[in-house]
Amino acid sequence: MLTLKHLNKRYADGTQALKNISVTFPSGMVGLLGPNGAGKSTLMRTIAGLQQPDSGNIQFADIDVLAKPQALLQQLGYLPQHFGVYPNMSCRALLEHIAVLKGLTKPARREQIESLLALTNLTKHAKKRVSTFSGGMRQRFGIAQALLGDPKLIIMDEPTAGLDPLERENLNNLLVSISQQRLLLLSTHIVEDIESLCQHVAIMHQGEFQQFADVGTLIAPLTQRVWQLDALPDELQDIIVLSKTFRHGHSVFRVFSEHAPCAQAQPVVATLQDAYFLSLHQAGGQHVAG
Ligand SMILES: Nc1ncnc2c1ncn2[C@@H]1O[C@H](COP(=O)(O)OP(=O)(O)OP(=O)(O)O)[C@@H](O)[C@H]1O
Repeated sequence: MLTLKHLNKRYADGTQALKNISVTFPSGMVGLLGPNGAGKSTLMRTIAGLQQPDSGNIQFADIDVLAKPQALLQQLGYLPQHFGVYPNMSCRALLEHIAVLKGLTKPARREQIESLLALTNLTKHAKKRVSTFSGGMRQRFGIAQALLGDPKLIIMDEPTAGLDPLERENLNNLLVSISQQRLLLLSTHIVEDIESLCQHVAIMHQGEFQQFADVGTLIAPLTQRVWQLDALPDELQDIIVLSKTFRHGHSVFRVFSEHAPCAQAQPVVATLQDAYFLSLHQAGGQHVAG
């Protein structure tokens, strides 16, 4: 269990990236959603001890994280949004190097590296340089290095960004298998991934938590209130436009409304993306203009 209390962070240029964040995350996979600049990476870096908040507390299990950052490091696996690798080191050598930095004994290193290579499907690439890996292999390597030392808190900042659909699916399967008995905090812009993978979701906007709940609770208020239409009615009163997408080149709108907004409107099953867009709309953030 990870508890954040009254976390605040203001950058030197005056940007308030975290505004009084208080929340308790249970174990399992927790999704972090928010538009660009919402503060997700700042929050993740702060929890990982890579930057200090201006005020507040972070408690993970019995560790006071800000007072004892070293104690957290033994429990933490972190996959940042962008990570560099030594260009001349092989995958296995780099894992060995990171395992030494994490303080693993030689037998533990040998055992964990082989099993993590197998878990991330990298055994046959272990001698290759990570700098030559494809995007998907690199992210799988990132997961392997994060899991060294069997951490109980794993933080992943957009692990599937830029991956093709098959690699994304592979990585998502991997995330599910490693999230058992741990807290895995996952940030991604792909809302459907969070809906399928995570039990709990936090929605961030402008440094604040708009909502934190299990996925079902977030979606429940939208049940039987989301409608799909090809074109918006002239009268938009009492309607919130959630999204506009295209299907085979034709526009498709999803709207939130207590009642059918027009005769052509089809009732549709509400999704986490609908709940997310509604939350942003209510926070005065981005939403689709009609
Ligand atoms: N080092 C920094 N100095 C000044 N401002 C910063 C710094 N890092 C982030 N910010 C600002 O803080 C706010 C939160 O940024 P952050 O990167 O945490 O958001 P994010 O939700 O992770 O965004 P994205 O989805 O684009 O990665 C933004 O306004 C950003 O411009």
